[in-house]
Amino acid sequence: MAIFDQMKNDDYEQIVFCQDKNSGLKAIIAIHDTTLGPALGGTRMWEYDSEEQALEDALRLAKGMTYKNAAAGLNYGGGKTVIIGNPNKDKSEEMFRAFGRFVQSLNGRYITAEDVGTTVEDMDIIHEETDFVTGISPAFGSSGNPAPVTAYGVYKGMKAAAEEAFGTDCLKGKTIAVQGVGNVAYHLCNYLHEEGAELIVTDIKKSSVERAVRDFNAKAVDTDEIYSVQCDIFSPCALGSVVNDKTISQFKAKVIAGSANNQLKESRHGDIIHEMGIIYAPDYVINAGGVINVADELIGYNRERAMKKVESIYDNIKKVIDISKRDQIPTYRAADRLAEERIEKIKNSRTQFLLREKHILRRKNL
Ligand SMILES: NC(=O)c1ccc[n+]([C@@H]2O[C@H](COP(=O)([O-])OP(=O)(O)OC[C@H]3O[C@@H](n4cnc5c(N)ncnc54)[C@H](O)[C@@H]3O)[C@@H](O)[C@H]2O)c1
Ligand SMILES: CC(C)C[C@H](N)C(=O)O
Repeated sequence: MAIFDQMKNDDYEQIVFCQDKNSGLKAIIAIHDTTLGPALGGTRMWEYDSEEQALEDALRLAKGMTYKNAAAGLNYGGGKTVIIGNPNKDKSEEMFRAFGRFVQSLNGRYITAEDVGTTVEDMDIIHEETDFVTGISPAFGSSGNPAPVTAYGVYKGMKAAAEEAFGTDCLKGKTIAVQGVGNVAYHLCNYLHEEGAELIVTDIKKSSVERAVRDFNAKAVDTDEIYSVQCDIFSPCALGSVVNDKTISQFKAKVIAGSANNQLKESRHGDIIHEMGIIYAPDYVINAGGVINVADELIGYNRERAMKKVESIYDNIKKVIDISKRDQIPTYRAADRLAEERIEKIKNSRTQFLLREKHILRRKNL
């Protein structure tokens, strides 16, 4: 595989392949862009079919974090890690400590947190080896699990998208199909149920489905049925690429708004759903609650401040919809424009040479 060509295409800065024989760690840290600040993005643990697939996921997710952080107004760049392995059976203390040492070796260029397959407990172990980790236990004065906060942001963003599609942001009586009822979606379903929405859910994990049926009176459907159910809103909250050639023709929803990263398989799928009149809340704008929350931890965590910032996801989705209407472009392009313009402005303002404290010239007493 022509890795450098791939890096050049989307302008990635760095890829770090991490191997530790003793613990079995195989991880890929991808750093996409650090114009706005150090790369901040979670660690996913997943049993990939191939190493190529793992790399592709790390790259896509890292780029997504660049855009997510930029669009959310955070002063962080984008990066992400994937650990290759089954989170239900391959985890160990020594594996996460080994990974923590690799994170530390980047000296702050990359800061990690939770993603699919990793937990607060895993972050606490990583923290034994590095300070460049967030989403650790509240006992350390930190923010803990970002998922409930992500859910709150998705709920707010969904309301903003609903306002555009239905003329009201009230979700009472709306039917919402939720794909994947894991960490984020469980909390999302709670908000939706409280507001009086009807829920249809699916998950590959039977116990998660049963929990949603029990707690929120949700109707359960098979995993491949979720795309075609009669509903007002489709909420993808599992993995990526679910808006694709196979699924698009099945959609009945007027809104797509969920927590999953990289929901569009290819950008052309964003064009197609736009032409179909579906209001798509761009994934990295609507699911920024978690990263906003862990970013707050880096300045001394204040939950009230973090939640206030997360509420602004409502306005951010509105802003993206306004740009989309003004410029006659799909919402995913409007979101990209928002993020890219901010990064470009900062990039262009960083042109002059600065002598930093530890710069090599200091050695010559200049
Ligand atoms: N956790 C966060 O704070 C956060 C923040 C931003 C974005 N996200 C994204 O949101 C999504 C969900 O994250 P999470 O933390 O809730 O993860 P999670 O692992 O707790 O939940 C994902 C759920 O999806 C299910 N699932 C996987 N494949 C499926 C399929 N084909 N059909 C149906 N269900 C399937 C899993 O069994 C699991 O229950 C991910 O894409 C993640 O990257 C999470
Ligand atoms: C920093 C983390 C909270 C990142 C989160 N997993 C996301 O995709 O946004």
